[in-house]
Amino acid sequence: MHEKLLAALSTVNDPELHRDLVSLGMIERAEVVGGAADIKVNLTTPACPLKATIQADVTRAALTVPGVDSVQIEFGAQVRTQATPPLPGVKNIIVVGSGKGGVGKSSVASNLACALAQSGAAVGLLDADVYGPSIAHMMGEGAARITANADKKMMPIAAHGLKFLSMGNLMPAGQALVWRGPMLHSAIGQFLKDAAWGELDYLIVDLPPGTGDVQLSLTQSVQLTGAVIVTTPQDVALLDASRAIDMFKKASVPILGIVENMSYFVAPDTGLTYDIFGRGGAEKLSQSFGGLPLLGEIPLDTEVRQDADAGRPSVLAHPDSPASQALAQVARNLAGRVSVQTFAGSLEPLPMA
Ligand SMILES: Nc1ncnc2c1ncn2[C@@H]1O[C@H](COP(=O)(O)OP(=O)(O)OP(=O)(O)O)[C@@H](O)[C@H]1O
Repeated sequence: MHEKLLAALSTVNDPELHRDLVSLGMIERAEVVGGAADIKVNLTTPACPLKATIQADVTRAALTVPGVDSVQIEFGAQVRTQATPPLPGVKNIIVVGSGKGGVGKSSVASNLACALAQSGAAVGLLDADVYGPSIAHMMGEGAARITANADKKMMPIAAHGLKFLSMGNLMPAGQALVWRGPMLHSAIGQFLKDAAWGELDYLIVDLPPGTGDVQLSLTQSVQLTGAVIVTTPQDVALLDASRAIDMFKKASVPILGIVENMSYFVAPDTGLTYDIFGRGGAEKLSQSFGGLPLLGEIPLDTEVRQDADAGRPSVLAHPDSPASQALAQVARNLAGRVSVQTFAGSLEPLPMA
């Protein structure tokens, strides 16, 4: 019966990885007791965007086995990593970049990190925006100071279910950082390698805007899983975003997708939608690079700014608002793209039929 159930499950493909759940090692348990199938599926991310589809497909397949009349599915998750993890214990490093400043890159990075953590993933957030570190403030820990453990490793600060490190917790607030390229290179290296990150499914890195030393440093220091590009819809932002995409492509960093922030505004009094900066720019940008994934559109929403200022990202403070829902969907889409990316990088030949 177990074999028959496994055979049925081997007809179900992961909708994103396009390979069957059995050969992907996603079926941890497949038993039949009486007429009941008891199945445990380990998803490739707890934030799986297609969980409902997989659930329906597994149920349908199990019910084709003679003698099975009910199906119970338990879901777990095991985030995959490339053949060699980017850092010991850290499965995926995702950089969040933008061409222009002020497009909401740090807001998107902090909300994505919180949404992934909320889904059950182990998440770190590194503020590599060394010239304008805002993550400490956005995470409500502006006054915290970074300490070292017994091994002289920096201890990331715990907040909102994740761990983060920001230059904002090293320097007194409001003080400017006057560093040259080599110093930045070593600072970023230390934040990555001399910190006690522990076991992480995703390390989200908030980059400074543009295409400068920090971005180059990072692409040279570790094997990044990929980059997320945040842009607003207007032409000047898109021009700069395409420069950022070009830089990552030249450094062989895969583009996991584009997020269009401040896409539109819904007036709370009238319900009318205004495309303040235009709309659909990210779509045009995606097409100009031959069809990059679009991870989502985030509306302009006063609460996103207020929550950031209050130190509690919107996906936690106002999870039901349209902006938070859009951000949570971007996090799921991103987690799906990361699974595809790490899987593509670790593809072994399919067994012969
Ligand atoms: N969708 C949004 N709706 C309303 N306000 C937003 C939204 N996204 C970001 N903001 C606000 O816009 C401002 C700039 O955002 P943020 O600091 O995240 O941008 P950034 O691209 O990281 O900037 P920098 O280039 O300075 O690092 C912040 O006050 C933030 O709260």
